[in-house]
Amino acid sequence: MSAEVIYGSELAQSMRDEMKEEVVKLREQGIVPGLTVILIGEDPASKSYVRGKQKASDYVGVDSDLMTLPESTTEEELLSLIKKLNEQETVHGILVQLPLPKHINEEKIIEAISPEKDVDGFHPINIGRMMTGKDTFFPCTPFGIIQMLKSKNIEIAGKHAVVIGRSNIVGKPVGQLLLNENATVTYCHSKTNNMKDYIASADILIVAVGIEHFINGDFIKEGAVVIDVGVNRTAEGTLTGDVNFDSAKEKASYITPVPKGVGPMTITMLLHNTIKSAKIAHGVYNG
Ligand SMILES: Nc1nc2c(c(=O)[nH]1)N[C@@H](CN(C=O)c1ccc(C(=O)N[C@@H](CCC(=O)O)C(=O)O)cc1)CN2
Repeated sequence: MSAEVIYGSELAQSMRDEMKEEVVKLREQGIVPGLTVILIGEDPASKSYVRGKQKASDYVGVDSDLMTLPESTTEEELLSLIKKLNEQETVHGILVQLPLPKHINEEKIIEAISPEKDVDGFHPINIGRMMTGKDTFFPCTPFGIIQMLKSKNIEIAGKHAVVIGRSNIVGKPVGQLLLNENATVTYCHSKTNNMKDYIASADILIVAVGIEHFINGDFIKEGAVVIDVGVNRTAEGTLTGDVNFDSAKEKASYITPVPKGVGPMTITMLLHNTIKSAKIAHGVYNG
C-alpha cells in the first residue's frame, strides 16, 4: 500500500480563500476582525511563526497587530498589557506566542486572557467547554487535524485513535477532539509501557513528541492514518517530522508530510477562531 498524502498546505489555502470572501462581507457590515499577537524575546522559530500569522492575517483581511516585546519584559508588564487588550473593543483575538521566557508563568498569562478573546483555545474555561462537548475556541493545531481528517472523509467514530504525546497545546486536546468525534482514544507518553503494542493497534495515529523519526513504518498497522505533528530542525537546517515518512507511507492509508502538513493548518484555524470571535462580539455568529 502507498498512502495518500494529506497536504495541510492545500486545505489551508482553500480555507483561507473562503475566509477572505467572508471577511469582505463582514467588513461591508462594519465588522473588522482584529487579532493581536504578542511575541516576547528573540526565539527564531517563534519569530518565524508570528511572521506566518501576520502574513496569513493580511491575506484574509484580519486586522492584525504584532507587539514585539524584549526578553526582559516582566510578568506584571505582560499581565497589564493583556488587561488593556481584554478591554479594547477592536481586538477580538489575543495570542501570546509560546514558549515564554522562563521568568514568566505561562499558566498565569493564559488565564489572564479573556476567554472571549482566547483564540488559541488554551484558557481553562475554553478547555472545559471543549471537554464537555460545547462550542468554543478549539486549540488550533488539534482543530486543524480534525479538519484534515474530515477533508478526506476519514471515519473517526468507532476507530482506535492513539495519541503519542500529552502536551497541553497538542496531545491532550487532540485526544479530546477525537473523543468528541466518538473515537476510542489512547494516550501514550514517556512513561507508557509497551508503547509499540498501542501503536500497532492504532487506526488513527497522532504523533506529537518532537523527536525526529520516532515512528517507523514497521511500527504501524497496515492502512493506518498517520498524522505527524513534529516540526524538528535537522543539523542540516531542514525540517523533519516525528514519523519516518518514506517507510510509514508504504503501510499507511493516509499520511501527513512535514513540512506542508499540519503546520499550515495551525495558522488557518487561528484565523478561523479570530473571525468567529469577531462575529460573536457583533452578534452575527450562527454556530
Ligand atoms: N500561542 C501559541 N504558541 C504556539 C502554538 C500555538 O498554537 N499557539 N503552536 C506552536 C507553533 N506554531 C504556532 O504558533 C506553528 C508551528 C508550525 C507552523 C508551520 O506552518 N509549520 C510549517 C513549517 C514552517 C517552517 O518552515 O518553519 C509546516 O509544518 O509546514 C505554524 C505555526 C508553538 N507555539
